[in-house]
Amino acid sequence: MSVVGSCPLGAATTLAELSRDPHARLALLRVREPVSWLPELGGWLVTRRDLALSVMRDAETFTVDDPRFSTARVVGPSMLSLDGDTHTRHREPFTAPFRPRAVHDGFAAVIERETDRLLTGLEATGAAELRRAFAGPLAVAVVTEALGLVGTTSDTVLGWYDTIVRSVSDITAGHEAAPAGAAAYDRLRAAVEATVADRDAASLLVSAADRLTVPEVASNAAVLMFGGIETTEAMITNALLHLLRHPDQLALVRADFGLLDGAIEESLRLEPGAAVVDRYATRDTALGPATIRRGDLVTVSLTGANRDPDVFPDPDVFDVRRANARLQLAFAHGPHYCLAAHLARLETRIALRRLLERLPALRLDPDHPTAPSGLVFRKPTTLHVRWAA
Ligand code: HEM
Repeated sequence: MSVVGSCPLGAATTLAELSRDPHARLALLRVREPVSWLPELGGWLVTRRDLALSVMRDAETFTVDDPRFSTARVVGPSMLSLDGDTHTRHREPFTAPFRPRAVHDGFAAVIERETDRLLTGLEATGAAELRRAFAGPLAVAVVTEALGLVGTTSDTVLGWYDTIVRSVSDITAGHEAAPAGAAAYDRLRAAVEATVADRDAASLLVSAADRLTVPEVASNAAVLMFGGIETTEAMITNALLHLLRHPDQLALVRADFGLLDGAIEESLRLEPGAAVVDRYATRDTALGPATIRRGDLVTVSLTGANRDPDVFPDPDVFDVRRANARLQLAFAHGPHYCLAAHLARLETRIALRRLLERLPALRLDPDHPTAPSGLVFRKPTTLHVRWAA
């Protein structure tokens, strides 16, 4: 039987549906075809949590290191696109500032200051679109701080980021990338060179340059930018949306801010900001019921794995007291586990707590209904809210 014949549900699954509202379809796939060939994707989609873990743990069989990987085509090889010893060599020099203690000491004050600055600008207005006016600018400011590039501001970093993202998206869609992407990347590389040359700069890029070449540092700096902006904006926006849609759960959190971490994990579980991660099979292999061929694209649905009822009873329910919510896989698993998961958690915790404390009677704006969407990066396009000014 052909692959398509053995995966009728996968054959009937469209990327438009997965992008709009994927949960019912992912649940059906998980039961009937947990590793399913999706012709529209041109690859396998893995929706069961145990199988998702098997793929992400086994980088020898399921690698990121493949010429089809679009980010690497714009910014060159980095930790995100390498495996094995080379991956370790690229990742190791960047790990120290992202350990839990170092994150707290190095970033808490900056996040608090930036959160307060943004909220002070909003407070009197009584209404705002929080994705663009709060979550996005905060994410950019924190990544800018993390990179510590000499002579750059948040606005500069955002400009590069937007342009490079457009290039990566063009390549993903099969088009030629516009030259602006390469030009923006050249400017980022020049800023990395200037930072590394300034031995007094308090930047993790300086110490990374002891172990990596300058072009390698630049590629990884770009990946930190990618990792830190889109996904963190999504993490903050999705968590706010979940809380505002569930006033009973929000009341629990307001009564005991110790439950805020549970709310954040639950939101990551239900709508991971990065919904999928891609791998490429290095050999023929069996995965659950499927026979994977060497070279096949294997896409892990973190969203699917995160609602696996074998691990999360009543998986569609947003429950800030769920005991095992931290088993969610929004930050992936295995060698590519998100480098900055602690930072993203701290950032979201401070942002949400300050927002809930400073904007009284915060609620969704009924004139602007919204919901998360997106195939790879999932979040609401806008998050309009009101409060008592
Ligand atoms: C300050 C914020 C963040 C930074 C600087 C950051 C940075 C990174 C970096 C450098 C990697 C590559 C690690 C490697 O390949 O060895 C990575 C991986 C990853 N990050 Fe983050 N990240 C951030 C926030 C987030 C958030 C909020 C999410 C999801 C909600 C997320 C999800 C992921 C995932 C799923 C991967 C794995 C990609 C893969 O396996 O292919 N990250 N991150």
